[in-house]
Amino acid sequence: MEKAKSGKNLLEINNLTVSYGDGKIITEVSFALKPGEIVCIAGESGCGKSTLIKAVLGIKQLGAIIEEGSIVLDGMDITRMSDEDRRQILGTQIGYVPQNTRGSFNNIRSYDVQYQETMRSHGLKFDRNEAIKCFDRLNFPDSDKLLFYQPWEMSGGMNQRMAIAQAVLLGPKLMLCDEATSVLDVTSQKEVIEELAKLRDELGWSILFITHNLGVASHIADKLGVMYAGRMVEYGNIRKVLDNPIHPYTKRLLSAIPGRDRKLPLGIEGRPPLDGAEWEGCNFVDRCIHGGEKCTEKMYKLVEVEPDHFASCMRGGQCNDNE
Ligand SMILES: Nc1ncnc2c1ncn2[C@@H]1O[C@H](COP(=O)(O)OP(=O)(O)OP(=O)(O)O)[C@@H](O)[C@H]1O
Repeated sequence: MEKAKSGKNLLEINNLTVSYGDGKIITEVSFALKPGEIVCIAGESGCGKSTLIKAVLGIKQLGAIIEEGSIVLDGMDITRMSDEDRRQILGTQIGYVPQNTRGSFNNIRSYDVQYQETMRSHGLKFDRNEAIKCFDRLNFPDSDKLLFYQPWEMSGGMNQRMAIAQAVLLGPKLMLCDEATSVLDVTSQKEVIEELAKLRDELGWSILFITHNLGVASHIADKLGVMYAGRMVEYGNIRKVLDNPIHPYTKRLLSAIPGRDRKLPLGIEGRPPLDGAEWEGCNFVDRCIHGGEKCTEKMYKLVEVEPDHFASCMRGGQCNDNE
C-alpha cells in the first residue's frame, strides 16, 4: 500500500531515550512519518513498542519519561509541552486507538453520550448527523442507530471501529494505533485494517501502527521498523525489509512466523535481555549465531544499506534461514 506522499515530515522522533524512572527502556530511537504515511513498529513483547507510543502521547500518568531526544509534530517540538498545551493537541492533532477500546469507553453509557463528552472536552460541538455520515463513509451497519448502543452490546471489532470513528470526528493528522487489531478475529482485523488504510487515503492520516503481526504490517505499512530490547535494529521500506532482511534479529523474527506446512517455525531461542536498552554493545549478541566479541564493543548505529533501508548490523547477510 505504498501511497505515502512526499514532502516534509509530520512526525519526527529524534534520538529518543525513554525510561520509567529507573533504567532506560528505549535508547536513541529515530525515525519520521510523512503526511499520509503508515509506519509499523514490530518486535517481541517488552521491546518498548508501547513505550514509544506513550512517549508521543506524553501523558504524565502513563509514566514514560523522555530522558533525551525530541518529538516534533508538524514542525512543533512537543517533547516537553505543558499539560494544558498537550490537552489542546491530543485528540484533535494526535488520535489514539488502544489495543482494547472496551477499557477506554464506559461500557454502560451510550456512544452518543460518550462522543458528546469527548467532543465537548476538546471545545468542539457534537453533530449527530456528522457522526452518522462518518459511519456511512466507513460502511458501518445500522449507522443511524449505532450511537444509541452501549459498548457492551457490541463486538470487540465494532468497539475498535467506533473508537476510530470518534477519532475521525476530532480530525487529527496523526493516528497512533497500539496493537489496535491484536485482540480481534481475522475478519474484524481485516475490516479495521481496511478502514485505517481508507482513512489514510481519504483524510491523509499518518499512522504509527504498533503490531506483533508482520502479516498485518505487510498489508498496511509503507515502512517497517523492527525494535529489539529498546533499540531500532532495522528500518525502511516495508518490501525491502521483509523481502531482504539484513539484521540477524529481523531474519530470525521472520523465521519465527508459523507457516501452513505443519512444521514448527525455526524461531529464536532465549529471551531478550530486560536491561537491553542499557547495554553498551549489541544487545542481541547472546541470541545471534554471529555474536562475537566485536559486537559487544559498541552499539552500532543504523546505516543505510540500500535506498530507504537501514540496519544496525550487516552480519545477517551471512545468516542462512535454514540453519
Ligand atoms: N508503567 C511502567 N512502569 C515500569 N515499567 C514499565 C511500564 N510499562 C512498561 N514497562 C516495562 O517497559 C518494557 C517495555 O514495555 P512495552 O509495553 O513498551 O513493550 P512492548 O514492546 O509494547 O510489549 P508488548 O508487545 O507486550 O505490549 C517492559 O520491560 C515493561 O515491563
